[in-house]
Amino acid sequence: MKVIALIPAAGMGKRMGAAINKQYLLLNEKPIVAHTIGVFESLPEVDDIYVISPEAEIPYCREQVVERCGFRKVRDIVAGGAERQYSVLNGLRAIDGTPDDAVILIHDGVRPFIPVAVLEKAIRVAAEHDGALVAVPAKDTVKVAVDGIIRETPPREQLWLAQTPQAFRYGVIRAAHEIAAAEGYLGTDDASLVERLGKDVHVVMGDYRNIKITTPEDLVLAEAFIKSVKREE
Ligand SMILES: Nc1ccn([C@@H]2O[C@H](COP(=O)(O)OP(=O)(O)OP(=O)(O)O)[C@@H](O)[C@H]2O)c(=O)n1
Ligand SMILES: C[C@](O)(CO)[C@H](O)COP(=O)(O)O
Repeated sequence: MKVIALIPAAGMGKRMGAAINKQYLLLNEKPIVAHTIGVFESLPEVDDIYVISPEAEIPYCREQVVERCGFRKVRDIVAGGAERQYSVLNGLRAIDGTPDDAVILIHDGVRPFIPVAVLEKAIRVAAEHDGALVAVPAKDTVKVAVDGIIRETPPREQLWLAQTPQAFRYGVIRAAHEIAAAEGYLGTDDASLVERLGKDVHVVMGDYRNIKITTPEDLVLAEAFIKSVKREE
């Protein structure tokens, strides 16, 4: 069974507000996205990796990330779109011809702390079902507010915070993305596109350290996680 990783890293990092795109900020002297790609590169189950980058940054990504780190499984760097969903769709179209039963792992380029064991589990679950969503249980009580007034308090035991990877068979996720694009539906993750087709996406227990580096506070956490890994080594 073929396993392909798509790494969307074509965002502009507006909430980070850094001088360069956050995926290229250095963590322990290496770009964040290089840490992320490295986890997939190290996993024997993963055959091919496709990185999705802003078009103008493809040469930088190739030279400063892929070649510099010597990644051997990165088959191409694909130009992203204006939204994450369009970037992923570009990635899926770039691997047109992939067998429908191949497992596709879609993982944010700015989630460098994904544990290998979680990846392995996601691959297994996606191979058996319509899809696998890595997520962690909500620790806080979550409220739904409309115009500043609380309208709902969903039962916490049913609430999961979606992370990545989100993993699917190629035929399922390509169809889900093409249908969403044709219908003008925009979701904030890939699983929601599969869910809206009535398919069952199974939850895989994630890890609270698998943060999406989004705002400056996340960099502080990321530095702390890197230090704690070094201490354990
Ligand atoms: N058009 C986009 C937007 C996002 N992403 C990627 O999707 C992941 C999750 O997105 P997010 O953290 O929201 O990144 P940004 O869009 O860069 O952040 P912001 O919304 O603050 O601009 C990141 O690896 C990001 O590079 C992408 O490939 N294409
Ligand atoms: C896909 C995702 O990582 C799930 O949490 C997330 O939705 C992507 O981030 P964004 O802020 O919606 O771009």
